[in-house]
Amino acid sequence: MDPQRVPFDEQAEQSVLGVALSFSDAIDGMAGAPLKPEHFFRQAHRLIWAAISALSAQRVPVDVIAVNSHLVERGQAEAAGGIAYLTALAQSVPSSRNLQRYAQTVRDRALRRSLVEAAEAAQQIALQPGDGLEKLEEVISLFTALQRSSGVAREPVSIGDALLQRSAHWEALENGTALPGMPTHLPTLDSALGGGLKPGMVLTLAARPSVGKTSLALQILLNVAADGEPVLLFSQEMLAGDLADRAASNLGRVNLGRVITGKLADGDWGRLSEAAERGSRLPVYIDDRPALSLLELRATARHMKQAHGIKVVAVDYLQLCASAGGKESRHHQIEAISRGLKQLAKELSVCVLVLSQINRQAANRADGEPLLSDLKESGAIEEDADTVMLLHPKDDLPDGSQLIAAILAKNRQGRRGRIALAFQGGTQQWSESTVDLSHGGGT
Ligand SMILES: Nc1ncnc2c1ncn2[C@@H]1O[C@H](COP(=O)(O)OP(=O)(O)OP(=O)(O)O)[C@@H](O)[C@H]1O
Repeated sequence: MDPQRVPFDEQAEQSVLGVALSFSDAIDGMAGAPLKPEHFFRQAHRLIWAAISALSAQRVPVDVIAVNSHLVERGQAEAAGGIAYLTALAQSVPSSRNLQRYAQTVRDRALRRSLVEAAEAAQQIALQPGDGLEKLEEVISLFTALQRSSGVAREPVSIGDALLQRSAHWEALENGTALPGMPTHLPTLDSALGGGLKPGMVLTLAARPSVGKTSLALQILLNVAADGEPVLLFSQEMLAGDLADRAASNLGRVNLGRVITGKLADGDWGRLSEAAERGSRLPVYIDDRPALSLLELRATARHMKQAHGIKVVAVDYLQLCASAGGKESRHHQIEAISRGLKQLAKELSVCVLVLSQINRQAANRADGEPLLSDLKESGAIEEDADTVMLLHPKDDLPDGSQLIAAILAKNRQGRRGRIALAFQGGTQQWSESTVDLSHGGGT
């Protein structure tokens, strides 16, 4: 670091020490945000602050004499500037009034020095040979660690504080000024999820191909976005244009086949334009690059969180994610991606909707119903998810839609069970059906 330009405030450091030396009780008020010796820039100041902290921890009244004796005993008196310097510090401040402000300045300059050091380390990392995305992750970890150590990131909270914060939240729920979650607008699902999608939650939607995972996820995303919450869809399988066709079909209730072929019927065109107009205002973002790695997913999601405040990230679908390694088994790769998505949900405080394939073996069972153990390629998918919903197609319903059993095989926040959904493939609409599936009804 260029010594001429080091972020450092000599006067603030001296004033903190001066207050502590002349007004012994004042430093008790700093218990909530204590200063550490390394927050000071000058070595002498670090030694003096370490002595003050040690005495105050032993409940010994802090003053010039006590601090000097402590330093002399450890052979540090000269390096700390001697008794003359301690006396000058003690006489330099008329009152303890501005202690918090001085301390804040000392902490701020320490953080800025650490930032400069981290930036220099980041430059070194970037200059070494190797994969750019891996370097980016390394640099991000460096700054995340700094954020954590500076106290800017989340610290452990006491249960008392958590309860206090929740009381305000309960009140807001009671007054109707907050919602318990982001509603999917499938009421039974929302109630099973305790109000809808929530930050930090991983909801896995699993089914055999073509059952409608993408279509259901897209409807949920459109509904969340229509309520004003930005969402991001990683579509590794379908292009953004194809998803736009499906979104328009869903929003305008226009037959998807006719949208795709352009053979629109009377009345379609008006509904389609209105759907396009409405859809274009929704905060829905699509990343349709194929075979993204976890690193790429994470980097994009972080950027989208910062730039657009996204609240839901959907990944369609897990088994299409590329792995960075290549040498480990597919099982381990899927496990790493699944773990990474769970971390992402917590780190960015977003709900992650993971679409997943399931094994063929379910089809060999008498009822054909999928089980949690059918999640393809890894048990980690089941472990990392807060909720796993397995979609299983049943009969055709009289209105031409298909009955789909949405089996809540795992549900951390609520009851497990089945929800009867009706899927109208023509217009990509999902709704709840009145068919009773609770005893395995439907076929
Ligand atoms: N014009 C249409 N009329 C009726 N149904 C349609 C029409 N177009 C598409 N579908 C149905 O919509 C569903 C779309 O499934 P979707 O792609 O969402 O499934 P998926 O579970 O995501 O499958 P995959 O894993 O293969 O992506 C399919 O069942 C398809 O048959």
